[in-house]
Amino acid sequence: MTNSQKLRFFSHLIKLGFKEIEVSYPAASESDFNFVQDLINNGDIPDDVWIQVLTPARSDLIRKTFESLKGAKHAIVHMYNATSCLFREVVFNADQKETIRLATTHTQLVRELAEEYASKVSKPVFSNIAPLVSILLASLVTQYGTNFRFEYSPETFSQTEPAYAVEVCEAVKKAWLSGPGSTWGDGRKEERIIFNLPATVEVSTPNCFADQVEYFATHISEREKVIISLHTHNDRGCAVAASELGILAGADRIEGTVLGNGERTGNVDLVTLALNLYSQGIPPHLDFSDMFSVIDTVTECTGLPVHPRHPYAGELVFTAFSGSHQDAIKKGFEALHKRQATGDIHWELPYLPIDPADVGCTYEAVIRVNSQSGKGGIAYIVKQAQSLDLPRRMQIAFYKVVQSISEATGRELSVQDITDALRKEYHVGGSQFDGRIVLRSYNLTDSVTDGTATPADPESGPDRQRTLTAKVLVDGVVRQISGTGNGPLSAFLNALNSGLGIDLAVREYSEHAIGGGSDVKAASYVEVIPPNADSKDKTQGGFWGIGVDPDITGSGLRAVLSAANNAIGKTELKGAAFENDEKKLNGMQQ
Ligand SMILES: CC(=O)SCCNC(=O)CCNC(=O)[C@H](O)C(C)(C)COP(=O)(O)OP(=O)(O)OC[C@H]1O[C@@H](n2cnc3c(N)ncnc32)[C@H](O)[C@@H]1OP(=O)(O)O
Ligand SMILES: CC(C)C(=O)C(=O)O
Repeated sequence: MTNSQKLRFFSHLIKLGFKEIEVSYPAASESDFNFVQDLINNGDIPDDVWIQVLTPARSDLIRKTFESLKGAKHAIVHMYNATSCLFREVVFNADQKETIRLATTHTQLVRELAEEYASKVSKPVFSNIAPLVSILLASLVTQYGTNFRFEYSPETFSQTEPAYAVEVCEAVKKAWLSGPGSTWGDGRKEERIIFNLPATVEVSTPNCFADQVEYFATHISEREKVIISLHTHNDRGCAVAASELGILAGADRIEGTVLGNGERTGNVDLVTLALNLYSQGIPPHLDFSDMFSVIDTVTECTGLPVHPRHPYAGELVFTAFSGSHQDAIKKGFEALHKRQATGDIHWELPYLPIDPADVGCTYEAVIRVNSQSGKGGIAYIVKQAQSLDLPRRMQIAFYKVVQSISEATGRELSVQDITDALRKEYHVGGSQFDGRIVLRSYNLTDSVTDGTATPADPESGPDRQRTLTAKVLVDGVVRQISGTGNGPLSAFLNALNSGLGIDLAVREYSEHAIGGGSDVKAASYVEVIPPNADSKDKTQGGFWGIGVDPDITGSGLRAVLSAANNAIGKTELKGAAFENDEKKLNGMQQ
């Protein structure tokens, strides 16, 4: 990363709420060194944030590291040396004692430098110098006034003999806490020594790592003076589990990266850790409510993409393709909305561990349709996109339509594909989707009262009989048809039968409002059956239709016509041809 990318990343980490941020390995290069100095000198570090810097146990590099911290308010100096048998033998050619000596002598150096850089009073070294020079030097030292904390990592901890890892850290603690003039370790929280226990390479199951952490936590002396930190890598893909079990085993702190970048398979992902807590109702005190900005920052700074299935952040992680998942999610949302109406806002929804909205996602991607999707998911999309709440049996009918398209095309269907399929199938949503018969206008009048009623007709009543005259386009030709019934739907069915020879009866009808206020519309759903079909045996094929209209009667009539269009298919329609002369029909209701 360039220094400006690092600054962008750092600022984003601050925004997310991190309070301890390892910013650099200052001794590695001038640019790493300068980055730390720039942060300090440009006032980019909030007062409540501790920057952390990494150094190996080498005196030249430790000195350089301290220099980079000149002027910092709070700094954690993080020193490491590997302690495992393999590294002792192969990399350092050192036995156990020499490895301890490497750690302790450099810890002493860190302590001395920390005391020097933290100093707020002139030191005895200046007493032999001329007073003016002494004051000048004293003010140079005084101006740092840095609060230091010390972190020590027995690198390769998880491959180190557990008792030996404790032995190394005991020696380091002693060197840190009991040096001459040491003011550290008086029990104040910010001065506790941090022992950071790395799974430098993840080599075991998470429970094994947790056992090692537990051993360390229960064997290190003066536990109250120690913060136990974890630093897990993901070589076996278990860094999250290892960190979580490590915390349960007694650790206090975790080091990781945002979205899990780092050497090889990366460091543990802090987004996953934080949101795992969040999903259990535990506030992580990190703000991931705008996950897209996190992804943008990480990908633009590192040049590395985020996997579509990355926990909580990937583009597919709140998406269900499978039918049974979609059905459960649809039902879950319905139950949630009912609960929310009673003031119960807790999140509990099948297949969605957290509310996608909490990380800045919309619900649009929650359900996506392919050939394995079912009626519930498709109905969910129809409701989301078109505010149409299809009745259950109609969902099944439309599902078959969508599935055949999906199988024929062999691809995922978009919301637009499904919207178009519904419009085409049920002749709604514009003249381009019209069926063979189109309702142009109608006129409804009360006529004879004979006391009969058709239960399937919503506007029927025991004392009403209606006459409906409608102007319809049939295969492009204007026709006028007329019929009677105890409600508008039965009158219309009667007109279709007498005028065009389409003999159908209503088996199921439902309706609901769309929108509210002056824009409110009615949506009606009708299933019609031919006269020979058993109206009670609902497995016998009916034909469904949808009607949407500002007027409830209009929506019902349109739904009947939509269903009738499906029922007639390409059958030739009977009845006398009517004049194709609209002027003669001017008297009718438009
Ligand atoms: C586990 C981790 O991931 S820790 C983070 C590691 N990150 C980095 O290494 C990035 C920054 N590192 C660098 O820029 C360089 O390695 C530097 C500047 C630190 C050192 O560079 P060089 O002096 O050229 O040494 P180089 O890296 O080749 O070799 C490392 C030397 O340090 C020794 N060493 C390695 N780690 C440590 C350590 N933690 N403490 C003390 N000595 C160490 C090695 O044994 C080796 O010594 P040798 O030359 O006597 O054999
Ligand atoms: C320096 C240590 C903590 C490290 O990076 C590791 O062991 O992975």
